[in-house]
Amino acid sequence: MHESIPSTLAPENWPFSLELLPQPAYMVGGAVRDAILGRTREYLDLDFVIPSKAVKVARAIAHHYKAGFVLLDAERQIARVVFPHATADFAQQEGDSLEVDLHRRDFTVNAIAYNPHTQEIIDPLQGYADLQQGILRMVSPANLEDDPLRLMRGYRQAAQLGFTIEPATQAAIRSLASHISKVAAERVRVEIGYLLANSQGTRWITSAWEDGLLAPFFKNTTRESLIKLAAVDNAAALLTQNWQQLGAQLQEYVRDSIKTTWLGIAKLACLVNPDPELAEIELHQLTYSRAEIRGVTTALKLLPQLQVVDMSLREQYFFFHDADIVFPATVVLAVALDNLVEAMSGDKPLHTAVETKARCCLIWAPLINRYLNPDDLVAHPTPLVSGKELIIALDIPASPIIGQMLTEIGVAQAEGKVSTPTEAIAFARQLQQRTAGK
Ligand SMILES: Nc1ccn([C@@H]2O[C@H](COP(=O)(O)OP(=O)(O)OP(=O)(O)O)[C@@H](O)[C@H]2O)c(=O)n1
Ligand SMILES: [Mg+2]
Repeated sequence: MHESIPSTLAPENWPFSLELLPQPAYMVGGAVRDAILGRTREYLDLDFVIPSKAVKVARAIAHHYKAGFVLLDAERQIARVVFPHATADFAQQEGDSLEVDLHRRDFTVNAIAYNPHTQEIIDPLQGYADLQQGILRMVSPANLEDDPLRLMRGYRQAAQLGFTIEPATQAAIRSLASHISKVAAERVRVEIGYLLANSQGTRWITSAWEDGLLAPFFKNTTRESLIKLAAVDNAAALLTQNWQQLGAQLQEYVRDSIKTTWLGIAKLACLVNPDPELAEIELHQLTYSRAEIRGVTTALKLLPQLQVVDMSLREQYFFFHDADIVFPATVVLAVALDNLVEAMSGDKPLHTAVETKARCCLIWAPLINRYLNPDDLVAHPTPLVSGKELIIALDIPASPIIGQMLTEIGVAQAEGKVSTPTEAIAFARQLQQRTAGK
């Protein structure tokens, strides 16, 4: 018996009226699980199982609320209704009874149903008890094999829920690991994305790698790569302590429609092949977007420059130009790897947090401060003249030389040598004469 039905399951909190659901109909999956756990989410994601005519029901609800309607699978009768702050999926029951349907799911905690008409919890696999103990237990090895993405979902949900994977389940995952290659790369990428974004993710990515689930996608990942991941987490915490704004940027998404944060980009850079060209191939195969791939390869390419102390202003100018919005990911990676080199370099004791902080301030603080200051002319140049103005002032034809001159003016401005349009044009004239004199 279950003591109480959580109020978050109540139809009052749904985006549509219970009256529009036929009898019987069941709520299943993550929404039931999370409600029992008392987990709330900003964005509601509800799943319903209906014995028949699921698509028709979904269509009627969408029509009634003028909500979006997406037919997800005509054959299996699955449709989605998209509300402004929630989505609801309606699926035809699989098999002859709800119990059969629940037995086809991945983990027991995801196989609990709730009947909103009777307020009854239907739990044939004792998922409720596993929820209370924080355990992810497979329904059966055959179910994991049926949709091998479930192998990866186990680690992702363990991270998100703060659960452990029951030993026999983990053993089954390990023995089925090679099946992960059959899954569409895009679905795998989504799971990896959740793991990279989660604060507990590193521990579970490590388990997933140990159990053979990552090797098909990241051939170069080693034990050391995973130590680097943990170092990135620590570096991010350290940087956030000192520069809140930089920390916030690490949590931002690369692009709105993309699920990877800048911190995730730094972590991906630890998992991929360190050669940017080979990293690009790996990420492309996992269906990462161009923006994400560029983020990782830029961080990898620029990293060596951040390991040099005392960059000249000119070097800094070009560094910021190349890094652009990838700066936060690159710097967090540099801090992480620096700690790692220190930590792994033999008999010296590990740095204390205070020492690491001091080193961080010494080496990267000047660059971070420039990056965070919108008026800094090294990190954020504001052109004194345009190409067109140069063409007119110097009376020369358009050519790549103009671009080169603009760059040199930018560097001179960063170095404090020029600060007005007139000075910039005079400077360009000198450049012109110098090249003409050669
Ligand atoms: N590969 C999958 C995907 C989903 N499910 C079942 O379908 C439900 C809903 O799927 P989904 O919304 O993808 O996952 P949730 O468990 O709800 O988790 P979240 O929404 O947090 O991703 C799951 O709970 C599970 O019962 C499954 O068995 N196998
Ligand atoms: Mg869900």
